[in-house]
Amino acid sequence: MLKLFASTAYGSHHLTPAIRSNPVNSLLFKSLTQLTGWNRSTYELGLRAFSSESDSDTKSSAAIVSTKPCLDDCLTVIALPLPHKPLIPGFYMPIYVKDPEVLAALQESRRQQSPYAGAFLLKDDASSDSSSSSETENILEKLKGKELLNRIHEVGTLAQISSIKGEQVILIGHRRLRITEMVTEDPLTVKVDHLKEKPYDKDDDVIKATYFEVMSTLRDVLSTTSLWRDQVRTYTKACPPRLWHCLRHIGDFNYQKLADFGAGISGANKHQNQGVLEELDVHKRLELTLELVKKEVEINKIQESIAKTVEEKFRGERHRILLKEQLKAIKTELGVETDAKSALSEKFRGRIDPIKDKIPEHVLKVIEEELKKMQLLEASSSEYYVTSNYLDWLTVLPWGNSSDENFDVSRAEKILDEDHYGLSDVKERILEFIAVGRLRGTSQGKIICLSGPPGVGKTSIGRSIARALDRKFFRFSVGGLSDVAEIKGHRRTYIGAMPGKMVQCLKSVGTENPLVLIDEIDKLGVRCHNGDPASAMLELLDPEQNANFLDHYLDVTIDLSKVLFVCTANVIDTIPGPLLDRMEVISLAGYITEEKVQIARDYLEKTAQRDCGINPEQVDVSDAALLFLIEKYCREAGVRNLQKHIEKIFRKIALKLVRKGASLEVPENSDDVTDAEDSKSLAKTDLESPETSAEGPTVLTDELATGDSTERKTEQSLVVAETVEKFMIDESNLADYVGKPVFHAEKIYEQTPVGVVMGLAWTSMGGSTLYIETTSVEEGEGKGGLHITGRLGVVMKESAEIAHTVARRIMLEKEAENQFFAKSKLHLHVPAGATPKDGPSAGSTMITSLLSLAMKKPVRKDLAMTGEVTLTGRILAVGGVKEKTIAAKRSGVKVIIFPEANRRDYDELAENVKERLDVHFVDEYDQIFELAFGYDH
Ligand SMILES: Nc1ncnc2c1ncn2[C@@H]1O[C@H](COP(=O)(O)OP(=O)(O)OP(=O)(O)O)[C@@H](O)[C@H]1O
Repeated sequence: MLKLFASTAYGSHHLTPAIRSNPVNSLLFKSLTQLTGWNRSTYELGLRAFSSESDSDTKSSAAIVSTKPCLDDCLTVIALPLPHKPLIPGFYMPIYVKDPEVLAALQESRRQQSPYAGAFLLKDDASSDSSSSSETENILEKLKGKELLNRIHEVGTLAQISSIKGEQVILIGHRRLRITEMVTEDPLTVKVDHLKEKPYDKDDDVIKATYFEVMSTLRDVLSTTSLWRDQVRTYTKACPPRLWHCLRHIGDFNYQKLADFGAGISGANKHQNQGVLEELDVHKRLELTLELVKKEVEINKIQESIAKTVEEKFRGERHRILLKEQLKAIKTELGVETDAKSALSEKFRGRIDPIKDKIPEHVLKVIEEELKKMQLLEASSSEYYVTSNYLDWLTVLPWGNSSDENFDVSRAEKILDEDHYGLSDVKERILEFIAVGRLRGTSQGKIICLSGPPGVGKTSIGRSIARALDRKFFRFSVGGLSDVAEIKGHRRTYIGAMPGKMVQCLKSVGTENPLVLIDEIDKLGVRCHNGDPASAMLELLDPEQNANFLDHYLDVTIDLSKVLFVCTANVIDTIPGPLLDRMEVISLAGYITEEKVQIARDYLEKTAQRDCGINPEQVDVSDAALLFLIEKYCREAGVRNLQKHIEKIFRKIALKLVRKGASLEVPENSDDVTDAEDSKSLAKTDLESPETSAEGPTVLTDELATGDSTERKTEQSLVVAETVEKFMIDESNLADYVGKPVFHAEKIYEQTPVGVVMGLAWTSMGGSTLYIETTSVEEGEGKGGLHITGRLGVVMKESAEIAHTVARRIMLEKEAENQFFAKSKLHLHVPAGATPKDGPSAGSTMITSLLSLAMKKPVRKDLAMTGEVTLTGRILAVGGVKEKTIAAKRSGVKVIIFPEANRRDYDELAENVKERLDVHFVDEYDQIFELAFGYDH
C-alpha cells in the first residue's frame, strides 16, 4: 500500500491543516509510522516545515522548487544515507541526521544558496539479519567515511534540503545521481554524475502502449480508491480532489514522470523502488512501474474484499443486536411479559374466586400475597418459578369440596358382598362403623387398621369401603419409608421441592374427604437423620392433630380431619405404640380351603376370565381341580397365589384359543389341514362340548376345504369364536396348566408314632401345623438330660425344659415305677429344622410327646394341640386361634385341644371353620393326658 507522502515536486506544495486532518492522511500517517518508525510529531513537523517552505517557493517561482543555483552545478554533494527507502524524484522525505557535523554542513550549504545533498539508499547488511528501524539508526550513527560509502547504493537522488529543524531534515527529490568518487570522509562528500534517461522514441507504439496501460491502471485505481486520489491531490495541489481533476493531472505527466509517480505512490519495497530509481531506460522503467501498480491493484482488491467481509460481519452483528433491542422494546411496549404473568394470575384467580368463601382465611391471605409478589418478579427468574409453582399447589387443592358421603348400610353391605366372599366379621365391623357414621352424620375421627397375612384382601376391602361410602380412594405405601419429607413435604427453598403425599393425594382426588389407604404401616422405616416417620404418621393420622396438618411445602395448615384413614399391616406388633393406640384393628386371619374354593369360584375365576377375554362357557374348572389346586399349590392363608394360578390357567387357555383361531385363518392352501387336525385332537383331549365336538370342527374343516374369499375367512373366525369348545380342567390335566404340585401333605405321619405329637403354630403368613418329636438317646444309670434342636428361640427352649420337668412329675404320679426319665438321655426336635421358631404355645405338645415316649404309647389319631404350660401344669391362653384352627383343618386334624382361656376366640369363629372339628378346652395338663392317651384302640 501507499507508504509515502506525495509531495509536489512538479508544482507548488499546499499541505493545509485540512489535508492534515483528512482521514486518508491520517491513514497514511499510520502506514508511514509503521514503515519508518516516525512518530506523529515528526510527521506534523515535516508537514508544517514543508508547507511553509512550499508557500515561499510558490511565491518565488512557478517551478517546483527553487533551483538557485542551477542543479547542473551540484556535482559535489554531501551524501545522506536513507535507511528505509530511496527518494524518488518528485517526492519528499523527512530524515533524521544525528551527526552534528553533517547537520552543520547541511546548514552551511543552505546558507550558501546551494541547498542540495545526495540521498542514497543504505544497502542491506549481509552480516546482520536485523532490520528493525532503531538498529538501522544505530548503524547509521556509527558509519562514517569510506565505510559509509561502501554501504550506500551508488545511484541516488539529488535532493533539495527543504528545511532543517533540529535533527530533522526534509528532502525533496529532483534528479538521479551516481557517485563517482569520495571527496571528504567526515562528513561524507562525494562527486556525482547527473543521470539522464536514455533517449527514447515518444511515438514508439510499445512504449506508448505501456505508458497508456500504466495510465489506465492508475486511473482505474483512482476511480475506485479515494486513498489514491488523495495522493494525487497532495501531489498535484488540486483541491478539492475531484476525480476528473486527478485524472487530468495524471494525463499531464510525461513518460518518465508517470513511471516515477506510479512507483512512488505504490507500496513497493525499497529494492523495487531502488530498481525503478536505477532504471534509465524509460520503457523498462514504465514496465517496472506497471508491474508494481498492477500488483497494487490486486492487493487493493483483496484488501477491499476482506474489508467488505469484515464490514458485513459487523453489520450482521450490529443488525442482530439492533433487532434484539427492537424486539425487547416491542415486547415491553405490548406488555407481552406482563401478559404471561397476568394470564397465570388470572388462571390462579379463576381457581380461587368461585370458592373464596370456602378457603380458610389464612390460606387466602397467603395466596393474595404470593399473587402480588409474582407480578413484581422477573418472569425468567428462579424466584418467579418457585412462586408460580407454589401458587399452583395452593390454588389447586380442593378447599371445601367434599363428596357426599353415603351411609346407606344395606347398600354398603351389598357392595362389600359383591367384592368379597366371607369375611363376615370384618364386614360386620365395617357396617357398624358406617352405621355410627350415619347417626353422627360423619365418619371422621377413626383410623381403621386391617391386619392379616398377605393376600387376604386387606387392600381390596379398603377399596370396597371407599366404594360403599362413596368416597374417593387414594392408596400409598409406607413400607420402608424413612424420609419424613415423603409425608410432610420438602421446604420450598430446596430445588425441586414437592409437597408431601397427603397434599399430592388431595390434589389428585379433588375432594377433601377421600379414603386414604396407607399400606404396610407395620413396615414403617425407623427414625434417622431425615426425621422420625412414626411421629410424622402420628401427626397425619391422629384426629386431634390432623385438623391442623402442616405440610412443609405448603407452609399453611390444612384440615385433614375429614379424611378416612385405613391402614394395612401383616402384624400389629411392629406398629409404633402411639399409632396402634389410636387405631381400630380389624384382623383378617386367612381362609380355610372351603372359603378359598368359594373365592376362587365366585371372584377370582370370573376376574381372570374377564381379564383374559374368555367366555365363561369356554372353560370348566372342576371342583376337584380347584380343591387340588388349593391343597397342593396354594396352601398359604391368603388367596393371591391362588389368583395367580387361576390367571395362569386362563392365560394358557387364551393362548390355545388364539393358536387355534390363527390356524383357521391361515389356510390359503389346503396343506394346512394338519393344523385343523391338531385342533380336532385338542378338542378330543381338553375340549368337550356336545355341540362343538359334533358340529364345530366339522363345519370348520368344511370351510377350510373350500375357503377362498376373505369374507368367508372373517366369518370363519367368528364361527370359531362362537362355536365355543369347552376346556375341561380337572385334577388329571391341572399339571399341564400350572406345573407340578409344590406342596405335599403337611402330614408327615398318618398315625403319629411314639414320642411324636402334632402342635399348632402361628406366623405372619397364617397358621401352620408342626410336629414335636422326642426320642431317647441312651438308657442307663445317671442319665436324665435333654438335648433340643430345630432352630428354637429362647422362649421355646425354656418351654422344652419346663415340659421335661412337668412330664417327669406327671410320670412319677401316674407310674411311679417308670424310671424312663431318670435313666434316659433325651433328644427333642421340631421339624422343619431350617425354619426359626419361638414362643411358649408348644408347651403342652412337648409334655405330651415326652410322656408318649416314656409310656411307649402313641397319642390318639388326628390330634393337634396348643397351649402354654406352667411348672404346675396349668394351661395358659395362646394367640392366633383362627389361623391355628384353619391350619389344623387343612391338615386333616379332627381333634384339637385349646386352652380354656381361648374358648371365646374359638366361639367367634365362623361356623364353616368349626365344622367337623372336635375341640376341647382345658386348663390343667391332666385333662390333656386323658384326651391324648385315654383312648381305646
Ligand atoms: N374374600 C375375598 N373375596 C374375593 N376376593 C378376595 C378376597 N380376599 C382376597 N381377595 C382377592 O385377593 C387378591 C389379593 O388381595 P389384597 O391385595 O387385598 O391382599 P392384601 O391383604 O392387601 O395383601 P398384602 O398384605 O400383601 O398387601 C385381590 O385380588 C382380592 O380381590
